[in-house]
Amino acid sequence: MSLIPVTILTGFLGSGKTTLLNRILKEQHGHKVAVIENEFGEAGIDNELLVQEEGEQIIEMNNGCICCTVRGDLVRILGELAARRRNGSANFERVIIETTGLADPAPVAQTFFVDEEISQTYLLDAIVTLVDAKHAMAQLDEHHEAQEQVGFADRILLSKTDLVSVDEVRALEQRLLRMNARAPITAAHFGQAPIDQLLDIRGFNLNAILEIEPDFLTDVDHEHDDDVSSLVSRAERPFDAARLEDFFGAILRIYGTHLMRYKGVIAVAGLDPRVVLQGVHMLMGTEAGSSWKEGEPRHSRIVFIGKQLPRDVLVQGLEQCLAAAA
Ligand SMILES: Nc1nc2c(ncn2[C@@H]2O[C@H](COP(=O)(O)OP(=O)(O)OP(=O)(O)O)[C@@H](O)[C@H]2O)c(=O)[nH]1
Repeated sequence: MSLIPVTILTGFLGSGKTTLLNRILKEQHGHKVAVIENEFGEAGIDNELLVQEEGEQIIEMNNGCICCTVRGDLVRILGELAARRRNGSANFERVIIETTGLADPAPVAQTFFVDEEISQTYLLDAIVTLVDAKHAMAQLDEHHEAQEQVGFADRILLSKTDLVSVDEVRALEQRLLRMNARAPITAAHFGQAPIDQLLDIRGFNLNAILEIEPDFLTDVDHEHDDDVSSLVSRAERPFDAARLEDFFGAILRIYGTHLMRYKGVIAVAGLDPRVVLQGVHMLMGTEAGSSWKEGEPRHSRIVFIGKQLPRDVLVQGLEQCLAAAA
């Protein structure tokens, strides 16, 4: 049996991985894809944001970062998927793994070479890295993980080029090229990139990696920023839209630099659809999500990931934004 190709989709927090994945899942390209989705923080939001067609496999891994604590889970899930494929209960031809924005892709890639069963079933096709044109310069300065994601990329896709000037894009491309001359760089506006540049590209070349990182297969240590943490806020009562807007306006002004990523699925009083809120530092957006189902509890969840998170301010502030009890 031929090996099952695997694409590792990586990129720093908020760089557009889920947006790209959604595009791949929606497009009629004839590829049957199983998705493994890893999120930082105990409450997965991305899973709610992904479109799921009938028969697609989307598996969530939320108990930690895929590159360290949940690597055992990854091996187990890949093993189970392969077994289900063999016995006909799952129908897919390839796997895409979306890592957390804080994952170092090296240990994830390593899994496909060091675990015997996995390496006999799967083939690491490529590491595709999203780079957020608006925030990448600062992220690359500050975060080792962002550098590793670029360094290991077989393809680099630039998101959010619409938010910066042509000169800024050029300067970023130069920097990325200096960090990784192997990976072609293309722009991907809201995940728009030709599918044949992403899948089946046989981009991952172990020999090339071993030249850059001779310890790739044996090195199990990798670093994380210790002061990055996550906070999940839950609410069972709907929010008041105006209060919530004022609150986010205020915390972004004061703590925007600390808030590396935040996203929420929110119930707002008087509104039928869920409100999906997303942001990276000062840049925040909201959009209408799916409608709540009849009788479904309208519970909200907001996840924050950041440095020195102002926990009390966030928890108490959000509490103040709830609509008055009916
Ligand atoms: N302006 C602009 N916004 C984009 C683009 N691509 C993605 N976004 C927005 O950026 C935000 C983050 O996108 P996601 O796809 O959720 O990013 P992600 O990498 O999956 O985020 P994490 O998994 O939390 O790390 C969303 O609000 C997207 O709509 C783009 O090309 N331009």
